[in-house]
Amino acid sequence: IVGGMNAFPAEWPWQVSLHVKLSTQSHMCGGSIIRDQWILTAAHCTEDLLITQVWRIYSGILKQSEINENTSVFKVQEIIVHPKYVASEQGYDIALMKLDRPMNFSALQQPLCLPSEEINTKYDECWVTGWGYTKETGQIEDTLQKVKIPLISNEECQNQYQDYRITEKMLCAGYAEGARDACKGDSGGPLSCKYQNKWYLAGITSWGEGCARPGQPGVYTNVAEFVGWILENTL
Ligand SMILES: COC(=O)Nc1ccc2c(c1)CCCCCCC[C@H](NC(=O)/C=C/c1cc(Cl)ccc1-n1cnnn1)c1nc-2c(Cl)[nH]1
Repeated sequence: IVGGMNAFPAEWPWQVSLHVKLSTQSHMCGGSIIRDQWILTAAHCTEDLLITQVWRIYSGILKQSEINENTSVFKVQEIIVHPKYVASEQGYDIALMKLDRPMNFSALQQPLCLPSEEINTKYDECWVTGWGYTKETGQIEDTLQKVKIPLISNEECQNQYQDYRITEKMLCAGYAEGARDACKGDSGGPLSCKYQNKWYLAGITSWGEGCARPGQPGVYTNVAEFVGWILENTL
């Protein structure tokens, strides 16, 4: 997250850190708790890593340094990648991970709401969160970062990304002057938007041209367009 600040404990209880354990273990991507046994993340996070056994999912943490052999960890039973996913810039950047066991919800770990179709235009505010870099050449942050970012219209976003096709299944967010954005290591995590005092998973952090550059907003998977797919696949 570029231009953000430290989050507080239990402020974003649906945010999880997806780790991969090969010879060493490290943070790969963010994710969001949507049900007691289901995490939503980006399809590009699971590319070349569809073997469920390598994944370790950490919930209820604020700091990466809280992770040790005693930290509660979930393993992955199943990974479902959207069948139309090819690459982030072409959309459908969405995947489900089924946990090896149901999660007990608490103040520190609980789901956020899936959006309904028409809610996208009514949000009061949106925040992107993650342990990603705070600048293009950076490193994974210890403390979860948060930054408030306004949604922008797909028309305006398309004007800023003339080499790409910004579809209705994407959502864009950013400031004209840049300076605040998601960055490397944040992908798969939530773009959380508040409406009438409830938080909704409006977007999944997907891609952008650099981090926090002027006129280069962040592009997110438009979760409202995939609620049907999510429900069909999490029965
Ligand atoms: C110590 O552990 C680590 O350092 N881990 C570790 C550290 C870093 C990374 C990994 C692991 C995952 C790499 C593969 C999967 C994921 C590959 C793509 C992924 N993209 C993003 O997270 C955000 C993209 C992004 C999204 C928006 Cl909305 C706007 C601008 C964006 N950016 C444009 N340029 N940079 N960001 C990424 N993630 C990383 C990189 Cl490197 N790139």
